[in-house]
Amino acid sequence: MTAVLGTDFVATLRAHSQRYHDAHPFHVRMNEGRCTPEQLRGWVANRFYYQEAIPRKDAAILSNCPDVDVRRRWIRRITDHDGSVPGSDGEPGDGGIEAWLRLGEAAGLTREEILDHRHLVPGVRFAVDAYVNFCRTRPWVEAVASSLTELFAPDLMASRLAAFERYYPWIEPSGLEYFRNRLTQAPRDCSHALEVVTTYCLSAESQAAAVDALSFKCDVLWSQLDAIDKAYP
Ligand SMILES: O=C(O)c1cc(C(=O)O)c2c(n1)C(=O)C(=O)c1cc(C(=O)O)[nH]c1-2
Repeated sequence: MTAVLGTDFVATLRAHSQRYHDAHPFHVRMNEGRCTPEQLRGWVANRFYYQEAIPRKDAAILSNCPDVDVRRRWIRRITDHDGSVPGSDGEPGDGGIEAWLRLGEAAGLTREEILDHRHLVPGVRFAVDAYVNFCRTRPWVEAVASSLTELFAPDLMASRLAAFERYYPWIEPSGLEYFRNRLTQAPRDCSHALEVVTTYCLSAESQAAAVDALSFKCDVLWSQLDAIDKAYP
């Protein structure tokens, strides 16, 4: 376990921005407009496996979490991705998974080829499965800490949106709704996650475990892109 060495806990978590996947060469090329249509489609199809896994890992966190106040707020993440229950305020089609499928269609993929995982490469499957497994099997506060990469996501979403509009006009702009939604969802989600972690992680050991969980998650995101980068040279 990595020691937090007396530095401020939140600052140590935030410093993980240095290891965030915005700096991965694949993302750098994407945001500089240097990805081919095939590379972008490969990324969209593979990232769908991550999108599908997010509500499942959030359900694992809920099942391990004894704090009703945390559960009441955390559950929102599941409907954000899965869509609303029919007959409630929203529609089943209004979730992130559906929005990602629409992104895929806007980029020229069919729903079938995204849903049946024919493009999924082993390294992405391994990385995503490792994240779900981590959240199922580790203490729930560590699983919450592992979601804190979202602290760094809004900047990346904003530059990705600008890059897609500017460099990839062949992707229909309506397909970019997923990223627009995350601009508000990610800050809301990560401020809750940060509140949970700072409330529950009061000992040096628990803080070190939270930092390690965030490190692990940075590796998950980076490994996904390594695998995608290799598959679509
Ligand atoms: O496209 C991205 O770069 C990116 C990164 C991350 C992240 O930092 O984990 C998430 C998302 N997107 C995302 O869309 C999303 O819903 C999400 C949920 C979580 C999480 O760990 O709970 N991370 C992310």
